[in-house]
Amino acid sequence: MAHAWGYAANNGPDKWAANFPIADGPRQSPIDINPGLASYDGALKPLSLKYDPTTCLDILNNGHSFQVTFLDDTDSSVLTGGPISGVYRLKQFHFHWGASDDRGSEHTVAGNKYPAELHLVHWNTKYADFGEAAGKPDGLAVVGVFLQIGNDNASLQKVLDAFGAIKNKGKQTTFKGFDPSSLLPACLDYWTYDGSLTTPPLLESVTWIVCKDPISVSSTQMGKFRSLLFSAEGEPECCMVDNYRPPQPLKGRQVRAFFK
Ligand SMILES: NS(=O)(=O)c1ccc(C(=O)NCc2cccc(O)c2)cc1
Ligand SMILES: [Zn+2]
Repeated sequence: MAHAWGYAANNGPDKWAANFPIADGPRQSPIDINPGLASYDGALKPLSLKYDPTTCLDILNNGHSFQVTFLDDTDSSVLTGGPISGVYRLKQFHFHWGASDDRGSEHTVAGNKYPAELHLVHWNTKYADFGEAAGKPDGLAVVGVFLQIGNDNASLQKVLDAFGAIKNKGKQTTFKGFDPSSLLPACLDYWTYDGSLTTPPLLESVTWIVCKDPISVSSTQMGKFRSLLFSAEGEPECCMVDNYRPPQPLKGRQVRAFFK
């Protein structure tokens, strides 16, 4: 590929289809969620998220976002219930955010954008590993949580405090004992639909579970997100901001609601 994918004018979301034709596929993500059109499904189960902080390994700047990676060789940190059947293991979580508080989320709600969105990425243990699961229509389940400007988020601050060591693309540092449950809203009402990874390779293997309620983040904390860089050490500095794909066509998909 001439140049790796990113979020700039020359390699951003509008350019991805050239190297990843599935970008124009039938079940792409994110989408705009229209609560009025979502249908309540009484058969949907409550979400069950059981996370073990001792499975937390490290935090990495991968040049597109930062991610906290988990040990996934046992069923210690798992998603069950919700719209999925079986057991999905937590692999990592990461965020998407904007250059200013008026944008940054990938999913939108009735056209409204949040300043950031958390993604907790899980893979179906009926497959051998994440890589295999990522190629299957029921392989992945991602829980999305919106962030809205409000009080300082003490749990999020623990993640932000590690940013000094991962400012540049490719930097990684040990990150232990973090409980991702502390980043979930009190109410786990959700919408769900069949979608894809929101970054290349854009694989259509994700059952999306988007929480209705946001968690808080302060404007100062949002500033900390924006202190990371897309660029590696020694390259011209490029602030890591606006690392979100805009909503994609629904193409006839149904969005179901766990709540009335
Ligand atoms: N933004 S997202 O949650 O849809 C998302 C989650 C995970 C990934 C990801 O893991 N990408 C790398 C990858 C993809 C497929 C197979 C692999 O082995 C690695 C990308 C986007
Ligand atoms: Zn994501």
